[in-house]
Amino acid sequence: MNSFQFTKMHGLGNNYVYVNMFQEQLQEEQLSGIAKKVANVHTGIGSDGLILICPSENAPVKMRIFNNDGSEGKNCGNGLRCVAKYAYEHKIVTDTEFKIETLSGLVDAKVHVDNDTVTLVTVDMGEPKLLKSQIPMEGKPDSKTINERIEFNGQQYEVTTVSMGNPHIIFYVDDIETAPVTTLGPIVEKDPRFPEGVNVEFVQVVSEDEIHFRVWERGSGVTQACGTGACAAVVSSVLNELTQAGKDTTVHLAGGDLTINWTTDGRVLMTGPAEVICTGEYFLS
Ligand SMILES: N[C@H](CCC[C@H](N)C(=O)O)C(=O)O
Repeated sequence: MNSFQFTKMHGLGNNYVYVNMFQEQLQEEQLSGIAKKVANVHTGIGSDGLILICPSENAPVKMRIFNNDGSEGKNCGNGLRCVAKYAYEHKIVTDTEFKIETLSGLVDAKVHVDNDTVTLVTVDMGEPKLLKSQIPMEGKPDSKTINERIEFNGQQYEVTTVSMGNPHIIFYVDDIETAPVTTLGPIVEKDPRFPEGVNVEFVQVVSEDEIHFRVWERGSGVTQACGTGACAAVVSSVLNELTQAGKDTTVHLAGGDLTINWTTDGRVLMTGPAEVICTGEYFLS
């Protein structure tokens, strides 16, 4: 019976099973099925998905993320903070600042260390992509979707779409507690106008540097937090002149707060925690 070692980690409750591929060998064709199996709370470990910490030719480390439905995502903000923590604490890297490769390109990570333990991580998530062709979504390829009126499930909504290497659509609500996360979320996630699906975010603006946030994730459903989604929500809020560029913005997610800054030179900085929950051995049935 074959098995592999894992570390379960979370960023604000957005939890994944992490596998160190410098030490483990999982077959490519197994990965989607393993993601579904380990994510299962009844017969697996229970998580929002699987994240692989892999060797890379372009950076000290590469992250691959699989959602709990087995689909592979192209970026993961909470995952990047946990990968950065793991890489530093397991001496895959020795500097406190290093690059991480994702399927959407390279990002710069900076770990904040206290007594050899990483407590906070800042990731430069790069520049958001705003063209419909970059989301991707249906419509004029070189146009943007900012406060655009679109119909979902027979109702009109003003929405904004942003890619952080993965697709996001943002809805603004007056009360985050009553946002239609579990009703509208799954409908929008699979809307055919988004050929690769979409992560669905609901935002209540508190002030020019504070928002509330909830998410229905593509391929995972409701999660406690979504780092790329929080970045997309801040970009959207600046584009809609609801918050300010160049300012640290507090994003209140179900699992806690992230600090996001869409800097005046166009890059999105995300700072937040990363924590280890447990380690163990998973037996592949
Ligand atoms: N939870 C992740 C996002 C996962 C995105 C994934 N659901 C997809 O794009 O398919 C985060 O912290 O950014």
